[in-house]
Amino acid sequence: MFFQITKAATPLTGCRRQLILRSLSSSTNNIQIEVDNKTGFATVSMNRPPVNLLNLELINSLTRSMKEMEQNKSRGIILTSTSNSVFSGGLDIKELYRPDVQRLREFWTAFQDMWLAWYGSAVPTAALINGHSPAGGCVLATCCEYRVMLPKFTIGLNEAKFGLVPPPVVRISFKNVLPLRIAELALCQGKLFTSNDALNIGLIDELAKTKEEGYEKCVKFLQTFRKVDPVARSLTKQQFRGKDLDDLRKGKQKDLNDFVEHVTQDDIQMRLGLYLEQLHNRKKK
Ligand SMILES: CCCCCCCCCCC/C=C/C(=O)SCCNC(=O)CCNC(=O)[C@H](O)C(C)(C)COP(=O)(O)OP(=O)(O)OC[C@H]1O[C@@H](n2cnc3c(N)ncnc32)[C@H](O)[C@@H]1OP(=O)(O)O
Repeated sequence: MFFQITKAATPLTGCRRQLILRSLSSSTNNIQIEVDNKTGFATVSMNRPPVNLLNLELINSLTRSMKEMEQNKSRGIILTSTSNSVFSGGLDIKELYRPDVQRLREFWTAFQDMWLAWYGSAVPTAALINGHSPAGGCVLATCCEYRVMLPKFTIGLNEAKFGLVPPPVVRISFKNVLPLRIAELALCQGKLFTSNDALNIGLIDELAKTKEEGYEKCVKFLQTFRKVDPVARSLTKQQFRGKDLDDLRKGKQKDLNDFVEHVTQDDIQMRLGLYLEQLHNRKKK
């Protein structure tokens, strides 16, 4: 993939000059990448209005971005969104509802690959959660090594609320962050936590009042690795996450088959249809 590189001031950091890397090969421009030329850290912003739903194209862009930044020997990545109120609304349920099975298989394979890329990334990662982050949004945030969140938003895995069983790839990164009992209860309840509650249980690491403050906190976290050998750092991380990654790599085909079988059941299709309708009608009441 090719990048166009221009210098510009960024809304994230006021007048600090950054390299803006814009993906040219993505016709949808659903990801924006900025590299801070002072720190060398890249900010990856999801940019799929209105609520950054993870469809096949956005998922593929996220995977590609990570691979390219690893190849470019990026020193750290901050994942955020261009929205003022949503980090990511999670999976685009339209991908799951009345699906073309071929595309559904492609979609879930892409989601598995994105998870492998972000959870297993060699580069240090921080999530700047600048808005709501349900389900797939929470998965992305928990793939990162550190989370800073703005107040008065929600985060969590709410799948159980609309009748979906969170598959292993959705559970693992959540379990990696939280004590097992809290993770189990939260998943069974389909619970979304407020920013404050998320801080109290350890789902996020810090709160920030503004996006700028959140950015600085993410930078501070990434800078803790400045004096650490990057290879030693990355191999140590692999020692913690390697088994989870291997389990998915080995079980990818079964996980895909289970997912497709589950999602295409009549009962699940009915629930997904109802949930979409509920989301669509939410504001009319
Ligand atoms: C053992 C075998 C296991 C197999 C298991 C298989 C099961 C697979 C399960 C995989 C895991 C699933 C993960 C997911 O991510 S599912 C998605 C979960 N997401 C949500 O529940 C979030 C729902 N959305 C919201 O709460 C709000 O939209 C949000 C807070 C994110 C933003 O609110 P806001 O007011 O800013 O925006 P709107 O609500 O007006 O939304 C804008 C439009 O987008 C539509 N919308 C929102 N979310 C979704 C979605 N997830 N999918 C599709 N469409 C969505 C919404 O209806 C609005 O559109 P319209 O204006 O056209 O109505």
